[in-house]
Amino acid sequence: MMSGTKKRIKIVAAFAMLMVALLYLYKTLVTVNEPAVIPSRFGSSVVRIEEQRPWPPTENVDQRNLRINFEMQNSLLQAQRLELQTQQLELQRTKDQLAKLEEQVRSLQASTPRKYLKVKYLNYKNRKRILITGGAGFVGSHLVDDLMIQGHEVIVVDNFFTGRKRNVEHWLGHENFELIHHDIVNPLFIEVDEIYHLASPASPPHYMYNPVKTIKTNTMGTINVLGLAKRVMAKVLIASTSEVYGDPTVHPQPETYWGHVNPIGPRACYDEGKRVSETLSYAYAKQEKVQVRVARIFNTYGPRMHMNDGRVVSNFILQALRNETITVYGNGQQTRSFQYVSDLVDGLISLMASNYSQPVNLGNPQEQTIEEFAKIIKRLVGGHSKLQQTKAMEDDPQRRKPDITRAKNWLNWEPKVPLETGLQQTIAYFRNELMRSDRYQESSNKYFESPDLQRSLGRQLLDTTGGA
Ligand SMILES: O=C(O)[C@H]1O[C@H](OP(=O)(O)OP(=O)(O)OC[C@H]2O[C@@H](n3ccc(=O)[nH]c3=O)[C@H](O)[C@@H]2O)[C@H](O)[C@@H](O)[C@@H]1O
Repeated sequence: MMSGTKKRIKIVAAFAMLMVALLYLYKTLVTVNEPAVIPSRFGSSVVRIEEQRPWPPTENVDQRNLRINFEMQNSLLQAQRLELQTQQLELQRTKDQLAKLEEQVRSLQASTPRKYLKVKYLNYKNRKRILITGGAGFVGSHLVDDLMIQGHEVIVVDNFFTGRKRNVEHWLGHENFELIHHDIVNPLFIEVDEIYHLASPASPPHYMYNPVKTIKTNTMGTINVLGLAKRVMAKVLIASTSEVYGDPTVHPQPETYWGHVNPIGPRACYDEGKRVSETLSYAYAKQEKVQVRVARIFNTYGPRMHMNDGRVVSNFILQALRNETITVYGNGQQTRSFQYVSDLVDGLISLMASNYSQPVNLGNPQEQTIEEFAKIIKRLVGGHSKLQQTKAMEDDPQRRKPDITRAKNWLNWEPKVPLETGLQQTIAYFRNELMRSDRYQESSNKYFESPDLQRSLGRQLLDTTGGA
């Protein structure tokens, strides 16, 4: 009986163990075949993979090195980002400090009385309001100085095509001085007693650069000036030129000579522009009773000529100072007569004050060939520049010398400054300009080479490209 019961128990136990084994086997099979579910970084969707990956993943040496390298690069990048942010903050701080300093400098400048050249006191009756178009240019700025020193109120109008603020900055803020940025091709409404109309490029490369603008300035600009003179009954002096004689067939040139101009040549924009300017002046004088003065200005030189003026005086002096080849256009046998700028300014003021309304030559009758002139400059500057003949200029006037009998008779004027004295002054000016531009170049080079700037430029590059 007992052995029968034991036997039944054994059978039940064996059956139970079999069931457990079968259950385990089933579970294992289900787990292996079922796809794994892992969260996706794209929100709620899931990615199913068909095979179970071993974990932790096994990597070979290359993969390991790659991973380590990647981790190192990544931490380097993080460090650089941090440094960049720090530097950006620093830059902002420096910019803020700079803005504060600039503000302080401005308020200091405003509170410090500026030093001006001494000006004469003129009473209300004798003081004139004088407009100078092109007053920030080479000749204009010297005229400004003289009229200011005489005690007049001076208004400069300039479009700064060839004029420079620098030429008149020493008068900025003076109670008798005003600077207006305006192109005289457009009308101007202003109350004045006298007008010197000097606005126009005068150097051949400058006026040939934009011939249409040169014609407009000398025609529309002159009409605007004469119209203004008519409205306010101002006396007006027109700056004409020796170029109205073209390539002259009469020598020296008196004002009665009608000239020899090529009306369609490269210089025509200036030559014909100035001839129309003269014609307009006498038309307004006849028809509208405007008081006009016409100065025919011959080659003029002196300090404040532009470094890129392109005319012979500045070209030769700069070439000699830099020990470069002195470029003589053509065979160098063409002639010119050079007057120093202070003589011209005296002549302009005398002409304006005179009762003489016909054109007057203002120039120095001392004539030389361009080759001789090059040798004079080389001797005065020193150095070891060589003279070289290059291509001749088209329509270049071959002989030029003013007949100044009219100026002597009617204005009691003649030039006083000898050529070498004037050239010494001009050479000293250009020597100084060269040093100034070298200093400027040096400091800007230093600035651009500085590691700070490089870093900040690099940063800006990163900022604009959205890099890093
Ligand atoms: O200086 C001035 O006041 C005059 O200058 C220019 O007339 P231009 O005489 O041709 O002036 P430059 O360009 O200085 O030329 C003078 C001579 O030197 C020559 N030259 C110029 C530059 C140069 O590098 N080398 C050279 O041999 C020219 O061919 C020309 O024969 C203007 O056209 C005039 O209106 C102005 O009154």
